[in-house]
Amino acid sequence: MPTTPEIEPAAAVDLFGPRLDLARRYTDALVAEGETRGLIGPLELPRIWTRHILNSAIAAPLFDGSVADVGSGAGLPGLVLAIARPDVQLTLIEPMERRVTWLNEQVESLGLDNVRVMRARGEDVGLEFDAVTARAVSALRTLVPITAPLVKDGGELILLKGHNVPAEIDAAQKMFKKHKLSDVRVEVLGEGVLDEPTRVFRARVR
Ligand SMILES: C[S@@+](CC[C@H](N)C(=O)[O-])C[C@H]1O[C@@H](n2cnc3c(N)ncnc32)[C@H](O)[C@@H]1O
Repeated sequence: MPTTPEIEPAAAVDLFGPRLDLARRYTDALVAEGETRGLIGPLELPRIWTRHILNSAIAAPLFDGSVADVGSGAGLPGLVLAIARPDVQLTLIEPMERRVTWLNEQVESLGLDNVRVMRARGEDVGLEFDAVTARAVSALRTLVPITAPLVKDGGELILLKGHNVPAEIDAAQKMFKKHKLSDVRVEVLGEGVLDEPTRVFRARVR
């Protein structure tokens, strides 16, 4: 089973720096156990590195301070961000017990001291962060009411989205108003570098 390709895109080296080895170890663990533990579908296994790890890591430079990853699942993007950015404090929020167990195991085995894992639904957390992220959890209309209340006044939503983000934005306008989102924009990261660029929905919350 291919895991991390022998030839790294330069982006990976830039994004992980001296922690590239930790990113490889996390990827190898996901490939070894991700399917049997119900963390990742079998079709995703051959492209975990290119379509999941690097797609998450490319967003790492956008974050600062305290960050919550809502619906972290196998650790995407939260664990990848914690590896790439040891200066950022990550809180991984995930309601499913077996996924929380996996996340705690990875935090311990990779020796990540900038991560805490909470077993909870985003809407029940009641804490505030400088930025909140999520990936593949739900469409913006549903996701904004879960994530925006976790953002400090003046902080940011930085949500990793797919091709459909323009339609999601159209459908979520009422929620943007209700949750006081401003400066709404989409940034496309990694074009020409990644197999599939990462679309990032960003908004200020105040
Ligand atoms: C499709 S998975 C995506 C996991 C990961 N973010 C990724 O990109 O692979 C969605 C995850 O969101 C979690 N989830 C669903 N509703 C949630 C909520 N209200 N609050 C926090 N997590 C939630 C699920 O348990 C699941 O692990």
